[in-house]
Parts: sequence; structure tokens; C-alpha cells
Amino acid sequence: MSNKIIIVTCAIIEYEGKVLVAQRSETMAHPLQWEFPGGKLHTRELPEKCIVREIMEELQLSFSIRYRLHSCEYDYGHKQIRLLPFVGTCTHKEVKLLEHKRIKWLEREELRHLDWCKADIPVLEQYLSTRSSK
Ligand SMILES: Nc1nc2c([nH]c(=O)n2[C@H]2C[C@H](O)[C@@H](COP(=O)(O)OP(=O)(O)OP(=O)(O)O)O2)c(=O)[nH]1
Repeated sequence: MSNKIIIVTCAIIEYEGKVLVAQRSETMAHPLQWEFPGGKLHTRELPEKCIVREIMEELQLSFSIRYRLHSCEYDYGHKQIRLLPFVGTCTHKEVKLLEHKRIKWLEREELRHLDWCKADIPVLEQYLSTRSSK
């Protein structure tokens, strides 16, 4: 059990009916696992600003938020993460990979087949259960 909570924003980016997923590189924490891209909230930063900044910094994509999902906490033992998920879109699908190993655009039925970071599983389930009603 860890008492240090790291606040992390993440983006579920939808474009032409597909969803962007990103594979963490060998040198990152959770190497080669899949995630919704994003990053740590800076001091006094609004989560909405953070996620737009991170998606530009990591993928050179301009992210527009459509709605938020509930935050999800996960305890990795040595660190505790609170993920703040945002669902939105972007203006094109070509990315520049500045941190990740690769990305994929997947149908939502394909999303469960990946080796996800553990903290992302409840975010994914929440997204799959709410998306069709939005
Ligand atoms: N971005 C992101 N991080 C996640 C997800 N799931 C998950 O467990 N994490 C963890 C991995 C890291 O421990 C932490 C986020 O760190 P990061 O390395 O992506 O964030 P960052 O770009 O702001 O980090 P830094 O290199 O600037 O310190 O949250 C996710 O879906 N997206």
C-alpha cells in the first residue's frame, strides 16, 4: 500500500469511429504495456489544460475534449495513481511519436485484447459501458 497519490490525466481519443491506444516504450515505467496517453498533472494546473498539453507534447495532436469519465484509482504497491480520463477527438489521425513505442487506432470491440497498464482497466470498462449513450 502506498500513500503517495500521483494524479494523471489520460485521453480516449476518438476519430472516425476508432480509438487511439498507445504502447509505452521500453524505457518508460510499465514498459510495452498499452495506455490511454496523457501524463502527470503539474502543480496548480487544470486537468483540462494538462490533457491537451500532454497530447500535444507526446503525439503532436490537438485534442478537443468532449466529456469526462469518473476518475479511477489504482495502487501499484510502490505508487498509487489517480487517472482522470477525458474522451474527445482530434483533427487528423497522423501522430508524431515523441514518447511512445507505437500507437494503434482500434475499433472499440478490439480494445480489451491489449496488455493494458493495470490502472487503465477500470477506465476502459467505464468507457465501453458509457460510450454508446453519449
Ligand atoms: N499517461 C498515462 N499514464 C498512466 C496510465 N496508466 C497508468 O498506470 N499510468 C501511469 C504510468 C506512470 O506511472 C504515470 C504517468 O506517468 P507518465 O510518464 O506517462 O507522465 P508524464 O509524461 O507526465 O511523466 P514525466 O516523464 O514528465 O515525469 O501513470 C495511462 O493510461 N496514461
